[in-house]
Amino acid sequence: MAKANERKHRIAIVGGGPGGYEAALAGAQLGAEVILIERAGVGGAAVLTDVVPSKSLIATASAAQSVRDSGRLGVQAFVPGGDGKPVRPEIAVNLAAVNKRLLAMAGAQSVDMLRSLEDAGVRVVQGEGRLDGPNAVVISTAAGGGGTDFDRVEADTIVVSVGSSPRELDSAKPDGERILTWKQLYDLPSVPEHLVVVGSGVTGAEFANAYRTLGSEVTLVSSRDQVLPGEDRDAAGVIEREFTRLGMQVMSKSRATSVSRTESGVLVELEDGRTIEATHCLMAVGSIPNTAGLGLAEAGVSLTDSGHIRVNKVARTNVPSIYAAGDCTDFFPLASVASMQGRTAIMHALGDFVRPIDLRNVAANVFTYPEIATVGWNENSLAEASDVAKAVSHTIPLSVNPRAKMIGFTDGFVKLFAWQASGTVIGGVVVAHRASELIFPLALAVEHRLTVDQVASAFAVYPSMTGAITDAARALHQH
Ligand SMILES: Cc1cc2nc3c(=O)[nH]c(=O)nc-3n(C[C@H](O)[C@H](O)[C@H](O)COP(=O)(O)OP(=O)(O)OC[C@H]3O[C@@H](n4cnc5c(N)ncnc54)[C@H](O)[C@@H]3O)c2cc1C
Ligand SMILES: NC(=O)c1ccc[n+]([C@@H]2O[C@H](COP(=O)([O-])OP(=O)(O)OC[C@H]3O[C@@H](n4cnc5c(N)ncnc54)[C@H](O)[C@@H]3O)[C@@H](O)[C@H]2O)c1
Repeated sequence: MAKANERKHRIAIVGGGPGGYEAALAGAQLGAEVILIERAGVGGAAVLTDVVPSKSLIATASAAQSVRDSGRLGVQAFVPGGDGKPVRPEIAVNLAAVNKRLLAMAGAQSVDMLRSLEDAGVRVVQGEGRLDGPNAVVISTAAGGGGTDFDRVEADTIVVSVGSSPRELDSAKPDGERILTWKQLYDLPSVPEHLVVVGSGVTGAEFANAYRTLGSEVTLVSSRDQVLPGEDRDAAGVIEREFTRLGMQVMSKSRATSVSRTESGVLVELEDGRTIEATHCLMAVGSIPNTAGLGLAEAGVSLTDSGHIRVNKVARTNVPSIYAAGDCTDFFPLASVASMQGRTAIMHALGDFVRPIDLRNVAANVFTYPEIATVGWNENSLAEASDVAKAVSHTIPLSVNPRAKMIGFTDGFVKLFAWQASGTVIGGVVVAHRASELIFPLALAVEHRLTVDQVASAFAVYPSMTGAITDAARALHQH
């Protein structure tokens, strides 16, 4: 906290997504003078176009799936037909109403966040920020020299948190109507008849699953041999089986070379010469950081070849007065990581207590149906470290979990990793309905280095899915 006669520490933040928002709140909390420059809306892409809309759409898809699955539990919905025989009603999704709901929710959340910043004393300026050396930011009406500069602020600390944008292929340019990025999906007036999703990373897999459940025919073009290449192989296997069970066409080892408009929709050409005709195409081929034209290199900031800002575990760049947070850095592109980096950056800059960010302990979730939640070490990282330390793992399939059987969600498992010598829990994978709500006990165990016996000695409710976590921990007890 600044004393009455001390000049306040001045912080300028460029970008108001989770990274910039959290940095601004932390700065205000520690008594600094904070200005946040945002060109679109507070909350950033996370709130306005990416996390909030996609997870709300998935909530609708999940509700539709639950209605379909309820028959397995004996729930029957029917109306008497003309001949007196029961007729099963169809489930229809009003996508225009769904999109209206989720965009309104995203907008309202952005306004709430703006109010929180203003209440905390942060000055929020709408505009395009760019660095002018290591201690100043110029604010303009538009990017790339096409706008008018209307302010210049000097700062002791600058936080760059400008996020990223969808990667576009020259041969498959999004047009906002039929060839779409994930930001353009929410203008669709109705559920696409046939959607091709190019890219089977987390973004592609989540949308392919959601639109299939909402009623689209879906073809998933995956350049790899399995969907979700970055995830645990067993977990990705469960999801791929589920996709096939839902009637999705998964084209593995297929790279899209071009996507063009036809009279009635789109034509997707694959590297091996095959083609797919559909009504719409979603391009989910990754992101690029929004770091071009920001004056970073001129200020001496070191970037990777892909244009990401290099930061250390306290989110500091190689220039002492400049920090960076979120998707524009070389850390994991997750909202939770962006927030943690934003807060850590400010705590470090203002000399408060900081814990360096350990990416190994980040909990993440893929919002497919079932979901995949992960934390800590995984099979790939353990294989790389196998000559240094030996790990053990145990998997409990949900088909043996009483609660999973009762509620009819048995596709999935709980997998636990521990060091063989000490029994310390080092990671876990949960594949289950709402796995995102089940991973936290494992995240606590990993963060606080609990042993499998400590996890096993905690009470899990009977019957519960978390019982599979204590069962896996018990199975790893060392004699
Ligand atoms: C479809 C999708 C779903 C996702 N779902 C999840 C999820 O469920 N959970 C999760 O943790 N993560 C998820 N992510 C990742 C998450 O969206 C990002 O990690 C998060 O948005 C990163 O936050 P950020 O602060 O770095 O950037 P952003 O949220 O992108 O915000 C950056 C802000 O900076 C502004 N900006 C850029 N340049 C300038 C400039 N020069 N001047 C002023 N302002 C500028 C932009 O307008 C933007 O508002 C998802 C991503 C996608 C694509
Ligand atoms: N639930 C969540 O938390 C969530 C959701 C979405 C995104 N994210 C974050 O965003 C990150 C990026 O995910 P993403 O899926 O957007 O990008 P990604 O880069 O992980 O995946 C893109 C995929 O597209 C494939 N691809 C590229 N060109 C192709 C082509 N021409 N034809 C076919 N396939 C092609 C790539 O091989 C890759 O597998 C994730 O790692 C995650 O951190 C998180």
